[in-house]
Amino acid sequence: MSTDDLSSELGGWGARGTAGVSFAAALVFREVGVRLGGRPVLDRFDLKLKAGEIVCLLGESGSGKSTALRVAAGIQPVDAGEVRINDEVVSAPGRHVPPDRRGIGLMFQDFALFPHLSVLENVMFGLKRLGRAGARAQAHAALARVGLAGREGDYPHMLSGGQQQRLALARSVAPRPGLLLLDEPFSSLDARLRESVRGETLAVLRETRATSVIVTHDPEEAMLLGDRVALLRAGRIVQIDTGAEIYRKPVDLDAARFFSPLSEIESVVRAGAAETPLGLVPTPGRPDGRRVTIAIRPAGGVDLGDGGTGVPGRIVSKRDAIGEDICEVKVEGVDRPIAVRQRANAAMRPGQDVFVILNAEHILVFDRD
Ligand SMILES: Nc1ncnc2c1ncn2[C@@H]1O[C@H](COP(=O)(O)OP(=O)(O)OP(=O)(O)O)[C@@H](O)[C@H]1O
Repeated sequence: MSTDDLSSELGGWGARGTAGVSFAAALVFREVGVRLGGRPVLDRFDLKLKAGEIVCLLGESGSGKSTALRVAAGIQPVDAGEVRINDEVVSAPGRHVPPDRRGIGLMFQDFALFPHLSVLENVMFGLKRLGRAGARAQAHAALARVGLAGREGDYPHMLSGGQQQRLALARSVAPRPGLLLLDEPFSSLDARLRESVRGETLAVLRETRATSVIVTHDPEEAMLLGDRVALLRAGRIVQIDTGAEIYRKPVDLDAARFFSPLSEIESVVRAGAAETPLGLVPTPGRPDGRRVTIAIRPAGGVDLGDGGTGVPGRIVSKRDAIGEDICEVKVEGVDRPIAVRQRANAAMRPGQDVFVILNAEHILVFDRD
């Protein structure tokens, strides 16, 4: 029997380069509390994942992302609350289902591959229940899916960083877990590789349809990968929504700052608008006298023109990003230069006078009181 025949008999793993389907699990954290070193690390942490959903946990270093993942994995016990996978309570004070009884796949940033096992054996390790022939067939198919066919006999140190990441992915999805937990899975890859491996990983996650939790501190990564993004701060979720919605309507100034640097201008509401040196910003629903911070993102918050509309400014610095310029523009009445990211334009030079045009719909307004 060929590998493909065997794998389709086992349920279709990779028969035509497809990843095979898991029975996706629902995951619920309810009021979970974890204390470490005498400090609360998760504090009444609530999160519900629907079966098949991909949620990214995003937050500053130390916000509790990895701890939440370790709790779901069964590596970290909880002091309060409960965690359920499907309808089973797997973590609660006094109750702790061990990791190997949770139906989960794990992938950590260092990949945790077994150095003394071959590529094939690394994947077969988690497939013992299938028996040797079944495990071998399923591992071959999983490796083919991630582009590692032909490398089965090599050892992890013989693979590049991107290949090691793909091996780790194959190993974690091959047993078809209902729940996949990934902790900074791309952090050891360089920027160029990260982009392509990220895309491939997302394709595999979508195909397997496993419910997935991905920890990252990179907002762009979270927006690209997550059906929803949960923003953590001090052991709690402060906002959860689609990445696009969190970017568009961050819950507060700190949440906004997390996604990009901001140029910030303080102002006061008068007759439904806040006056700034760049023009009026509408503030519907806010009463007169309310003190606000107007936050301008480098991308889209303002445009630079050469006359007609806008207020005068002067470019004080310019850096070339790939295909884009990052300019700093000094405007009379604004303390610090405004950062502007826009399509590369060789005509824009430091020292040049420009007109700065506010895009009111891309400006964020936050209460200051
Ligand atoms: N074993 C431990 N003992 C004491 N404190 C700990 C322990 N493990 C983690 N912490 C603390 O718990 C907090 C949250 O850690 P966690 O690793 O969950 O954060 P994180 O958001 O994943 O951060 P990072 O992005 O840096 O990995 C940190 O302040 C950390 O110092």
